[in-house]
Amino acid sequence: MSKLPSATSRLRVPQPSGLKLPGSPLKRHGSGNDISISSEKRLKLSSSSSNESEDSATEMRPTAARRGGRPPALAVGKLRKSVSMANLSAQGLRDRNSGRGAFTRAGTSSLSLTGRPSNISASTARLSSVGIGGRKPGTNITNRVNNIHQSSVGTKSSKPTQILNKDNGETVSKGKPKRAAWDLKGRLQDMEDLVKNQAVQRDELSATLKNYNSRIENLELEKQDLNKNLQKTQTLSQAHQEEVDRLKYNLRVELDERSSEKRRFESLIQNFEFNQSSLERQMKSLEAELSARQEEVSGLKSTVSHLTSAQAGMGSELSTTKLLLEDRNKRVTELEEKVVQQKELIEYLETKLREGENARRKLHNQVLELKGNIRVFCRVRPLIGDERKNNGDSDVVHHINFLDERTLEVVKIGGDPNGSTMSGLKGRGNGAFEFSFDRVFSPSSTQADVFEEISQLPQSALDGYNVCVFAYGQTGSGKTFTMEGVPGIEDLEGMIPRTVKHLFRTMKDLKDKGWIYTVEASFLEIYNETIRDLLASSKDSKSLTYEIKLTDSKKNETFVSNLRVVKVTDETEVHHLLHLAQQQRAVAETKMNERSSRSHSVFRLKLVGSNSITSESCEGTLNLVDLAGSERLKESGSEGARLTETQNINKSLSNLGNVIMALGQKQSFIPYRNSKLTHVLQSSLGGNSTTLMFVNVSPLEMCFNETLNSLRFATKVNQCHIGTATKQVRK
Ligand SMILES: Nc1ncnc2c1ncn2[C@@H]1O[C@H](COP(=O)(O)OP(=O)(O)OP(=O)(O)O)[C@@H](O)[C@H]1O
Repeated sequence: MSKLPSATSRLRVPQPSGLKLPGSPLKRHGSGNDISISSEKRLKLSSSSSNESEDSATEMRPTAARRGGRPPALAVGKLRKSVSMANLSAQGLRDRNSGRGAFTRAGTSSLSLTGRPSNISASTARLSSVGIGGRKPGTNITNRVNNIHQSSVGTKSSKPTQILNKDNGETVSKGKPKRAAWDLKGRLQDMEDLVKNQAVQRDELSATLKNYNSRIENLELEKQDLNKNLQKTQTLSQAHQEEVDRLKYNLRVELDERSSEKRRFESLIQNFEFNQSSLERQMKSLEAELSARQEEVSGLKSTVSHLTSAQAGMGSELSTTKLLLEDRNKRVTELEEKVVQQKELIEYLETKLREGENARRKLHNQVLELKGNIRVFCRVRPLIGDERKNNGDSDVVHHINFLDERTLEVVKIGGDPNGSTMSGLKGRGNGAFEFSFDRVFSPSSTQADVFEEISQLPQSALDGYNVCVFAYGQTGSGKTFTMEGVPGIEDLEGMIPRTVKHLFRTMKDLKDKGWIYTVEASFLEIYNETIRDLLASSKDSKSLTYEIKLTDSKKNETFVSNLRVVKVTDETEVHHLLHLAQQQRAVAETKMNERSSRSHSVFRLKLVGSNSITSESCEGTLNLVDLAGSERLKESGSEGARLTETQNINKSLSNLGNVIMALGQKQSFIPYRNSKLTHVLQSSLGGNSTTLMFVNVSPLEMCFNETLNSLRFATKVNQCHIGTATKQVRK
């Protein structure tokens, strides 16, 4: 039995990469790959022990696997290989250093490298530091193993080789003289040596195993540490990964922001570039302008020099002008004083004008009063159409003579030469009858001529008087023509449109004198003693009833209930109302006139004025009345419903005459209520009003009797003095 030298042997072996050997008896020293084996753990190797080692390692594997898997077994396997290689290396080195003879000594341990039995005398194998240090640095361990192998092969014949006798199980040493069969003692001695040797080997191997186990434990611990570290590292790595993800996300967001910002900046840059180009263009144009200005300036400079020289001349002119200005200033001051004086004069004159206006009003109404507060105008209409043809195309009305502006004569051709019996009025005895009125209009008189005579009446209404204009006469005598005329033809416009036009024109003039008016219009019709509103809608006119009521019994003023009263501000609005009323008027045919109006129509304008300068106020009413035809029943030939119409018309007209007579005779009782007509006009007839009656006369000789009747009625009216008109002042 041979042992490794007690001195510490150093084997330089390449350490398997990644293998760490903490606490292992095989320790690294310095930076080299030396493995030291303590003297107590001298390794005695033989071919059998080699096999045992492999078996041990094989046995260890499951254990290691049980403990922690492959790494320990692998480590052990590698370690074993390393140790084997270390021994081989040691052997190789020794071969080199001490020659092969050293291995030939008998009774030493054997070393199995390749599984081929090989006796290597290891008892004296000493791995000295000198031996190791003697090798050339950088020599490959494989080379050294090869050397050993070669040495082993090369010495095969000369070295004692221990082989097992298969027949008897003895180990025989090759090269060693074989004991004789009889040398039982010697052979026993060999056997004992062998047994001892194997016991030592077993002990060493168990020590080695123990060692390996402790190393494995250490490795396990180290592995646990490594696992912990690995977990920590994984956790750290995960955290880092999350951090990386977060940073990536932030980076993406940042990139997005940067890209949008980049786009924004790009668009800004584009804008700037555009602005820059436009500014450049502007600059160029400005430069051009500048150069033009510079040229202008140079021109101006020369002008300035001219002007400077001219200034000197103007200086003297200026002094002259200053003198003139002073003179003018004096004149201006004088003129300003004059203006003040003139203003005062204007104010004085305006005051005088207002006083004059008031005086004019008073005088105007005094004139009307002197003329009588009821006046009658007679108008004879011209022959029209066939009437003229039948008259031999002559306009001459043979039975009517116009003696002067106020007198006419009607003659009954072929009548009683003592005609005085016919009328009882100024009969001349030759069938001629003379009538005098305030004015007589012949057939040639125009609408304008007629209006001129009544134009003072609207002024009276504006001054606060009640004015009433009637048109009386038989059917077809020209009443409607006189009152309304032909709408739309200015020359043929009647008294109503002309009065309205005149009213609004006068109101405009009066505005300068402080008068402001409100005008309210209404239009009613009395047909068969029933009142109809000509401005009401057809629905209202059917459902509503119209009654005449007193507003103030002391004033004798009346109003019609439910009657539509429309505020008007200009003549157009009035014309619109007139048109509306015209459409609604009851028109029926009679024998006398193809378009015969069988009703009385009353168009009323209420005028309320106030003067902001004089604080005066007044309220006047203008009634324009188109009466129904006054023909007698016998003449009209009416029957049935038309007969009733004619009876009602005659009744109301005769009552109108009665009222006027009663007023003229200053009777205590005035029969206003005997007919709707006089009742409606109650406040516009009598002492508080100015009344004008047109008596319209037909030029037809066949209408002689009706003409005579109309003229007689008008004469009666004209003879009435129904009181003195008084102005209505609003309180
Ligand atoms: N001054 C005149 N100049 C020309 N034509 C006139 C004149 N007066 C009346 N006429 C014409 O005579 C006709 C009858 O006149 P108008 O209708 O005015 O009579 P009236 O008295 O109103 O009849 P009624 O009582 O039926 O309403 C109409 O065609 C009208 O145009």
